[in-house]
Amino acid sequence: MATLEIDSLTKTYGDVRALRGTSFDVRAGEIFGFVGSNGAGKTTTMRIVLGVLAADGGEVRWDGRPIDLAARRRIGYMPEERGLYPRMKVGEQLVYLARLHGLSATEAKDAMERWTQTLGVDARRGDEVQKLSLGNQQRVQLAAALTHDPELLVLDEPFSGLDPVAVDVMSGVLRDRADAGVPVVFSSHQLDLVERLCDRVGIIKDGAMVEVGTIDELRRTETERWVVDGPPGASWIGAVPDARAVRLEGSRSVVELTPGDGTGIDGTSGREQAVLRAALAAGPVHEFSLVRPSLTELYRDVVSAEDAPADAAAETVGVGA
Ligand SMILES: Nc1ncnc2c1ncn2[C@@H]1O[C@H](COP(=O)(O)OP(=O)(O)OP(=O)(O)O)[C@@H](O)[C@H]1O
Repeated sequence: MATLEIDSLTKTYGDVRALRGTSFDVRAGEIFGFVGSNGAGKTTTMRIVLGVLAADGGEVRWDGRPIDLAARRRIGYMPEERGLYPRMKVGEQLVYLARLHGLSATEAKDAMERWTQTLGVDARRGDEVQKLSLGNQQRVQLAAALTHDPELLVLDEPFSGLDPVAVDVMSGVLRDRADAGVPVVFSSHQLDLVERLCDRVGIIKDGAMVEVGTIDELRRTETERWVVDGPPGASWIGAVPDARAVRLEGSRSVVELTPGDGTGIDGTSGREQAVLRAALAAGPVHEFSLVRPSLTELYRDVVSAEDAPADAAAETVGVGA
């Protein structure tokens, strides 16, 4: 299986600069979460990958070569605006779409049966799509993206509006496809889900990728903070070099280390040992742990960061990019 490379895409709609040099890659066997505010450029990027929209500049490569029509036919795509015929029956529609991707009549019927069953909509095969709930329509939409056994999955907000069981079913299918070697990229605003499911995450802001990496790699770009449950911090933190108290609540203190050189195991700098020693010198310590911000917290920090000049943002290189 191959890698999808998105290289320096630019796109302008009238005077709106939707993409300003967006770059990232999605590797074989990984689930890549594509996140960013409304209007940041996710759908535009995905449409360019699919070829339904042309970029002004930059390139999309598949398996090291500029992506062509043949490669695009092997993509499983779930568009944001969805793409099912409302009056066509679920089963007939899935067979029809699979045949458009080149499957024989028998292969298309087998794939339709397998995927409607896996996605829990087999009982609805004879119903018109418009008679299904939105969540079930979405399951059918995912089935449509999967019937031709795609080599790459590109899904625009596949989880929006799904109930928790449907989220689990969808997550399981994506993990299974990724485990089979398929690169999977999806956009979402459900950051807890992205954190749980994705191997790597890219955060796009104003048309430029500002962070790319595993959640742990994104955490390493953050200032290091430690929780100490022990002697009240006011009595000892001031004596530790490069440390400042960000919260003091009785026995619990949160200590921030000013950014320093390099990181050690777990992405820590090793300078935390000085914090621990100072705390122990002041009294018994019951807990000493690294604060691990959630993706939601990391995202808020990135997205609300002071706006750098546009060109500087476009040049930002994320961890692991
Ligand atoms: N057809 C269009 N004509 C004009 N402007 C457009 C068009 N499509 C998108 N845009 C603009 O391009 C920018 C990027 O939009 P895009 O839909 O790619 O964002 P997004 O990250 O997918 O947002 P959302 O999370 O809301 O779906 C926005 O400013 C949007 O208004």
